[in-house]
Amino acid sequence: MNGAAWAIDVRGLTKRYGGRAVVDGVSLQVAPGRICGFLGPNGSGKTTTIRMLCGLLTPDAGQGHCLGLDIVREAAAIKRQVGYMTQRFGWYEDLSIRQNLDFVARLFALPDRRAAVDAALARLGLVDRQHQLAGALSGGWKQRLALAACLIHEPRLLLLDEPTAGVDPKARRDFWDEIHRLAADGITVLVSTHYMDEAERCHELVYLAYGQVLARGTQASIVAAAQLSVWRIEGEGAAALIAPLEGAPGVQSVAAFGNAVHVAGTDAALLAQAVAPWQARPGLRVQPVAPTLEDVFIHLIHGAQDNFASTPREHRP
Ligand SMILES: Nc1ncnc2c1ncn2[C@@H]1O[C@H](COP(=O)(O)OP(=O)(O)OP(=O)(O)O)[C@@H](O)[C@H]1O
Repeated sequence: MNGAAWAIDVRGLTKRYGGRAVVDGVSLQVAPGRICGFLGPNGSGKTTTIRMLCGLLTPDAGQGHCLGLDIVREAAAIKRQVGYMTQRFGWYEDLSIRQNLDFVARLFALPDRRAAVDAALARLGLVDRQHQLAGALSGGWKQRLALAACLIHEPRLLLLDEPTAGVDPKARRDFWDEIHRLAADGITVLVSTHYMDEAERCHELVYLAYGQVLARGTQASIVAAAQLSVWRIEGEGAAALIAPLEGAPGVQSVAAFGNAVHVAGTDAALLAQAVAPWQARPGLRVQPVAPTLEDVFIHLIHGAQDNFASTPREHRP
């Protein structure tokens, strides 16, 4: 696929603040109509990357295209074709849904504002509520209004920064159904999230930590590439095993999952030895399980923390 055929095609994106690279050589390719999940711990550089993609921030290094447009030289044109939903959507609380959307349509200087607002209201199921004040809406409806505002100028690429944070599960599910309808219409979506169930609804994923891409691909390919073995220890007192297991040979991460702990490592034989002492313990069930995406991400961030900690301070990103 050549550069123009990708909806997003950027290489080596880097952004530094105070001498620290908060985004450090990020490359990203997303094909049209795909939903790409953008994951990583707080502060890993997702928002900064998104802002470079839509022309709001100029990278210190790196280059590329969004929708075939150069992210530095054609930033203004990109802004007109991209819908960017920020973590804090700035609607006017004392204006109605319709008035808010009309305001956004004015910002984009759309020729037929009424038609654009009507279309956005219909698309997001907001027609019946169009005269409600934005400030009186629940979280789920506010987020729908935010998505409607992003869509008003009919963008071909949506950059959604944690669009469902703090929204209840039913509203999140409805939101994701809409995301899939948009993708089916050919709109490309890059969406950052901390929710694993949402990651699983993406066509492909990019996992960022310390400003660097640690994994990318489909859910299945990321899980397979990690070559991770996982044991689940379940039962009364399982959580107390975290401390003794951490640091045992072969154990690279230990994480609590309800009444169980997941113990993970890439050396299957060593890991089996590490959990063996607990197998005969009454009340505990110790068994190997298939690694989930969450296991892999926990493993990746543990590895990244270790690398980061072992890097001399002056060389840290
Ligand atoms: N304008 C700025 N000046 C200085 N540092 C900044 C600026 N913007 C972001 N940073 C820092 O860059 C790092 C990456 O921030 P960013 O918001 O991109 O992370 P994120 O992955 O989106 O995090 P979250 O999941 O919490 O939204 C953080 O350490 C942040 O404090």
